[in-house]
Amino acid sequence: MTNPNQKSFPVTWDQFHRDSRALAWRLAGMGTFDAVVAIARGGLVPAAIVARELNIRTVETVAVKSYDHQNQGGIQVLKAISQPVLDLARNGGKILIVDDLVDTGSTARVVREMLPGAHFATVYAKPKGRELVDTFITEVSQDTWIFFPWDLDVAYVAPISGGTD
Ligand SMILES: O=P(O)(O)OC[C@H]1O[C@H](OP(=O)(O)OP(=O)(O)O)[C@H](O)[C@@H]1O
Ligand SMILES: Nc1nc2[nH]cnc2c(=O)[nH]1
Ligand SMILES: [Mg+2]
Repeated sequence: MTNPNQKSFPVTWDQFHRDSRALAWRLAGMGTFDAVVAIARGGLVPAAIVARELNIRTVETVAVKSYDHQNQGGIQVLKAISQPVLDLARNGGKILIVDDLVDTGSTARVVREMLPGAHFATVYAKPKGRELVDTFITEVSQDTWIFFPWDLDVAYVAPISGGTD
């Protein structure tokens, strides 16, 4: 999941809520969206917050899974976008795709192909994937691992001085 050479960027629930709201504020100036498509699972939380702020009632999901590198480095679609939402997009509806972050951009690339005209938004972005995102809030370096609040627990941490108490 992570390695010791990576920097760590832990995000609390408070911070994630604030950053997701900041994303909603930025998107609010871009017109009305007819539907939001959350990229499960990480995109579910920011999509719910953005949908609430922007009063988007049609909320859809898409689920993709990265293959192991030895297995072609491709992406498997576990749950496709529903036909009514694809039809909405085809008929000129404005679709917002939301994910928690873009890293290498491989997830974003695949989902963008499903909805070519959609607006793609993430809360966080790393340089390799940044160009694939239309709107994001915070950029972190490529060698940073973002820890989301749903993956964290409150735990003891050793003092900076290195002692044990
Ligand atoms: O830009 P990429 O290199 O494709 O990485 C970004 C994707 O990786 C994470 O999802 P992950 O596949 O780990 O699944 P999860 O959302 O279920 O945690 C994250 O939520 C993004 O969807
Ligand atoms: N939690 C988490 N998942 C990721 N998937 C790809 N990059 C990241 C990251 O920095 N943090
Ligand atoms: Mg994800």
